[in-house]
Amino acid sequence: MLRYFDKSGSIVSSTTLSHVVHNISYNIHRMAADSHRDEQSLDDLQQAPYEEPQYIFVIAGPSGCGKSSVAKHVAEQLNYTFIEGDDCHSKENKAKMGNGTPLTDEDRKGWLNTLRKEIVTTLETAGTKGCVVTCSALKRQYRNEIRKARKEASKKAGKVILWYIFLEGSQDLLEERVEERGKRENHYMKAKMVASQFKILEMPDESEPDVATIKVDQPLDQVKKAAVQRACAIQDMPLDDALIAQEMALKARAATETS
Ligand SMILES: Nc1ncnc2c1ncn2[C@@H]1O[C@H](COP(=O)(O)OP(=O)(O)O)[C@@H](O)[C@H]1O
Ligand SMILES: O=C(O)[C@H](O)[C@@H](O)[C@H](O)[C@H](O)COP(=O)(O)O
Repeated sequence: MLRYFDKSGSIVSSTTLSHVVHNISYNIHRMAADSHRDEQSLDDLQQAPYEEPQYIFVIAGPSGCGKSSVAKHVAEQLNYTFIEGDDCHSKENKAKMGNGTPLTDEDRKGWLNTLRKEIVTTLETAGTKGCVVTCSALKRQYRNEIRKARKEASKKAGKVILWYIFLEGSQDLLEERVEERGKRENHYMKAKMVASQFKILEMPDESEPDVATIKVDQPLDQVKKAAVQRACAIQDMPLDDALIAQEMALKARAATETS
């Protein structure tokens, strides 16, 4: 991956070396084909220029783990579109959570559907290189719902890679952070709701190889930095490896769904 930084150290642009090499060789090939137009068929042009993939980074974890703070930072650093998952909740869902009632699977169905569509629409919008999304994604089945965005968006947008960055912290720590946040801003999610999220939380394991985990019992700046590093490392992975991880997650999904 080639990156260009401004004076403050922020990434201003990035591209993969293989992308550059591919397009140089494509252009050389095309010039050669142009000069021998009579002898060469259009088939000689082989493939169209290699498109860089688009990325979906889903920053996940229970309330208070730092999803919004971290996702905004990663989106800024990569110059990707930021999507706040909470904005996709219905008024009813927000009122329910605000009243201290945990959501059910059924309540979350519509939310995940709206969020997935928002991701797909964003990627299909010209000029967007990728998006960074917040979503608690507490259960494997919820993560699977969002994983479907990759294939849906690929139909129009080209190659799409989806990766979870899961922020991991203890219940006590997150309750404390939600409590503190509640003193500073008016947020519908109250600290006592964190316990209900931990009750249903299914931490991703090695059967979901498209998940990177970061511990949040460290200062926010360090978590942000680690998340940007993870996102950059994922983008630096050979495309085949990234896609294999995706396919493994999808296959594991198929296995659990049929069992
Ligand atoms: N690593 C951290 N260290 C200290 N405070 C944090 C950390 N991560 C998040 N916070 C604080 O905790 C609160 C919850 O963070 P937020 O980004 O809103 O989390 P989420 O979107 O997951 O609910 C905010 O007030 C934020 O400033
Ligand atoms: O699945 C759920 O229980 C909710 O959707 C949950 O994810 C909620 O929306 C956020 O946790 C609240 O917002 P914060 O995460 O920003 O606190």
